[in-house]
Amino acid sequence: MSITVRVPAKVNVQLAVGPARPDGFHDLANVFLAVSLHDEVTATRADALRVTCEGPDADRVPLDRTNLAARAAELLAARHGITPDVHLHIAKDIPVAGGMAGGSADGAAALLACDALWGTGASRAELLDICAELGSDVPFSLVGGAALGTGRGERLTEIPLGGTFHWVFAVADGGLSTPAVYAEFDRLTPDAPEPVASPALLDALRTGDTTALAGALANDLQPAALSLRPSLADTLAAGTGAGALAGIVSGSGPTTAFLVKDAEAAEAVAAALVASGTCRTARTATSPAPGARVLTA
Ligand SMILES: C[C@](O)(CO)[C@H](O)COP(=O)(O)OP(=O)(O)OC[C@H]1O[C@@H](n2ccc(N)nc2=O)[C@H](O)[C@@H]1O
Ligand SMILES: Nc1ncnc2c1ncn2[C@@H]1O[C@H](COP(=O)(O)OP(=O)(O)OP(=O)(O)O)[C@@H](O)[C@H]1O
Repeated sequence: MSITVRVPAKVNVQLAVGPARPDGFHDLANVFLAVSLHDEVTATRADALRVTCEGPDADRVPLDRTNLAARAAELLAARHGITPDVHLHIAKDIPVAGGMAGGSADGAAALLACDALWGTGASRAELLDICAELGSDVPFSLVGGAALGTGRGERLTEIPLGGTFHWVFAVADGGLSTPAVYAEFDRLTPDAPEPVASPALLDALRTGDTTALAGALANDLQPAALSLRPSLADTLAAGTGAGALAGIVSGSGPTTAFLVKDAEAAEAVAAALVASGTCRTARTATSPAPGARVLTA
């Protein structure tokens, strides 16, 4: 028997970052939106824990126990006193190390898939707890939709959404290390204020107002990502120059996200971004998208 779970990528429409905490993490006001780029994780009974991966970026995904999908299986198994003998196959479409929570998505998906395969019957609260242990972005991958993440981003409050938003993602060559981007933020921002969610942005999400959302997009990690990868400024200029309503670095980057008015504009902006030569490829997507969910039972 196999269980397949489909799980979305995310974009951070607001990422407000406070000062570094004693534990090294940063308190956030992190407004997540799930977008329609997906990975699928299939769990099958096996003699031992094994991870395989297919997709354009598969060679950049670790297949050892550091893979978040493998760690999810181990954590769930340990809590329920079983051995994590499972083959986890990742069909990867989310850009790797791109600030779109691809690894986090696979962690959430593997957790749900193993829970169904093993019949562990973990409660939603237990699943969310394990997600938070796996990483700050992982709980949102389970939940999907739109949510405000506080603490280090793991404490979620759902945000109702009033409409569909259209996006273009410019995928850069290579990745950016999340800890390196936070460290650069610390260097650039010695007196960061406490992070607060923007009422204008939350209103734009609730009413589904694309123009208002475009005016409210904000990412405190963007100067740090641009400092480490100055060429991202060219990508942002190419996207807005091609008619995007706004452009922003996605999370810790280096993927850049462009909000556009409709599907037709998305195709035009994606083509212009590719033609500009400022990115490796461009992908169109919509939000919201549902969180991790089982496809086969
Ligand atoms: C940039 C974002 O993707 C925005 O959603 C997240 O904040 C990062 O989430 P993530 O990749 O799940 O991060 P984790 O695996 O929890 O942490 C990786 C590293 O990122 C930094 N980190 C992460 C989250 C946070 N609130 N403060 C941090 O300083 C820390 O250096 C940490 O060691
Ligand atoms: N299942 C996985 N898929 C991709 N990368 C993984 C996975 N598990 C662990 N990793 C490691 O995590 C690193 C970051 O990859 P990931 O795609 O999660 O980055 P990201 O999109 O920047 O994440 P985030 O937005 O949460 O900061 C990779 O370089 C890789 O070494």
